[in-house]
Amino acid sequence: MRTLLPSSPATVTTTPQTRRRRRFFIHSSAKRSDSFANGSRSSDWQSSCAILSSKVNSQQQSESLIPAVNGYNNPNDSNLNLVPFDNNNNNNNKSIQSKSKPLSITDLSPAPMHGSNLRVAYQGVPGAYSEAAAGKAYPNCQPIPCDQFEVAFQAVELWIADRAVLPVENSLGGSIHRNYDLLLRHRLHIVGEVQFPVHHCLLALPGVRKEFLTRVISHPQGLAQCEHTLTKLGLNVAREAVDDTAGAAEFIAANNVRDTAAIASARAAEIYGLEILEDGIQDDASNVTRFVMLAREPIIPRTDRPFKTSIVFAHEKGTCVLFKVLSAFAFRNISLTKIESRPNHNVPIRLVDEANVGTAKHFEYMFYIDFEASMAEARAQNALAEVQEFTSFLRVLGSYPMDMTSWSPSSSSSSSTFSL
Ligand SMILES: O=C(O)C(=O)C[C@]1(C(=O)O)C=C[C@@H](O)C=C1
Repeated sequence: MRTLLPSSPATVTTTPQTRRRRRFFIHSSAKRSDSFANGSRSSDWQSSCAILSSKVNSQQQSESLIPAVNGYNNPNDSNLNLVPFDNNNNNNNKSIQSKSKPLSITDLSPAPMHGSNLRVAYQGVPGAYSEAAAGKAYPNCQPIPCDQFEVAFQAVELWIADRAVLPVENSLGGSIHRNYDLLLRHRLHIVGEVQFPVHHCLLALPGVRKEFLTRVISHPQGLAQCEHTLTKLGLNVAREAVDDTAGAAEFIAANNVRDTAAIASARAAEIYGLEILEDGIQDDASNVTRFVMLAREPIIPRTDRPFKTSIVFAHEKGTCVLFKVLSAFAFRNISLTKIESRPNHNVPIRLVDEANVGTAKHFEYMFYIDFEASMAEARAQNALAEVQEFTSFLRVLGSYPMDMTSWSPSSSSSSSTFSL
């Protein structure tokens, strides 16, 4: 994917790759080479993140003094209805009786958080769909732009952000594979999902006409979601992939590029002063991207509303156990909403000795499944107990409320609150 460089001197930082990011981003300063199996990290990753982590350590120390309930020990989660905690009077019985009470089940089910003050990491620059999805998931949150998906994961792990909101699949463009791989490599938990209608526009500098265009730039998903419409519009020009849709708009504006249009949101047009040449250019009016919300701690699964659970598993015998795993759900009437396979990066190839035929090579996969049940339900627990018998590796990525909000295809600004 191409990294576009702006001309503005204010954008210059250290390397060509980071120039475009300037004030907006948390940077990924190094590559990680940790393995999902043992969570180990390479020493060069640790040292290159030193500046980031030393800042974070002092923050962590002060935050650890705050009492934690349900895994939350974030000062921003002040509306969690926590049990009063009296540090000063613990020798005073009367005070203890009047001020402290035993934990009850309601204390363990925090009131829904509407996102106020939550720092939410997303990939892209302001105007990206991911920023809008973060706002839908956590209204009034403080969005934190990150230059890569990996950085959004790290921002939560390092307590720079409280949540990350990341795309995992689009109804037209399919899965965002990178995030599936990162879910496995990091230890964050899925705590919610949000389905966001994606309404694309073709943007260019004021005065530019479609006939002048020699290039259309966008996020690969943006290009994929508008492929047929671009052709129908007669735009058989070069298509170039960049890091995010709004970043494409920003690039055109910052560099006064007159032969290029961006596929991005109407909000990106407003932010970067571009004109909308075409509105609603996605190939399907109901174009929707599913995002997941990630946190350091899981939420407590419930049964009073529809929940979804995401798991990932592998087996040494490859795909031949897949039908057994699927039947564990089928027998319990648990619907699957998604199945995805990714290369098993730890063991990508398996050599199979087949007598008289030679040595066959099989690809090894990690299988990701989303199913419609809460981990608080016995049928889900039983299904996973059975799945465990057939698999060599199994991890629950999260059990979280399903996004049941209705949305209209014509509107890209549906907003509602349903997160925990
Ligand atoms: O580029 C953006 O605006 C994004 O938020 C990323 C992203 C994606 O990764 O799928 C999100 C939603 C749309 O599907 C297009 C792009």
